[in-house]
Amino acid sequence: MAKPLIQIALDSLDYNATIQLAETVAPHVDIFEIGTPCIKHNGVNLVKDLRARFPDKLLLVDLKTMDAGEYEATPFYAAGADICTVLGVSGLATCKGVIKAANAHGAEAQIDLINVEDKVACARACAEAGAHIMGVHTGLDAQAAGHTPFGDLNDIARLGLNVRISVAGGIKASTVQDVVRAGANIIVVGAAIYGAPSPADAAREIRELVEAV
Ligand SMILES: O=C(CO)[C@H](O)[C@H](O)COP(=O)(O)O
Repeated sequence: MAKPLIQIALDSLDYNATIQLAETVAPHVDIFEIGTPCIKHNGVNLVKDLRARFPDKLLLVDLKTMDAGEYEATPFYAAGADICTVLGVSGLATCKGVIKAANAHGAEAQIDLINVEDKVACARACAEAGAHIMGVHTGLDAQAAGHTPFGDLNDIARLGLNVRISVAGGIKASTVQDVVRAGANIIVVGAAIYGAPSPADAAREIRELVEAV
């Protein structure tokens, strides 16, 4: 199996701080995620800017689309996004819209299973509809209430769907190897990198741990 990709969640609201963090961790990550608060605050021009500065990185725009999937996602793919996210709770029609927009741009759609009641049924239906990536995700508010994504990751991985699996939700150095072993293809790390005293060192450590599995 190919080594999992490492995705840094760029979750600052500040435009320049976002670019600076991207530059700092670039040697150690594969995917830049423009986090939901960040894309809402800064808009599509940030996608164009990161695309121009980092032509060799994958760019994920964490739209967490809830309605009007094709219409909302299309300008972000056109601006250079490789992956956009759509909420599984939005329903199949909206997910299909983002999948359609992704396919029209030779890009990928990721279903975010955050707060989905029946994650297995949603993952199965979205995979059947052509989703490229399934996002197992414990959000920041749920993390604060003590939740983790590990049980959900096992449930989704054991389905053996024809999709890649992304995992997010408080992943850090002490848990990253477990999520690799559990079958994650994309490891999302936010606070454990951007909140570290040295984000570059933290990102390097995550890379080394992933490579060592
Ligand atoms: O999408 C998000 C919140 O909705 C975060 O970007 C994601 O959870 C990764 O950040 P962290 O590693 O800090 O949990």
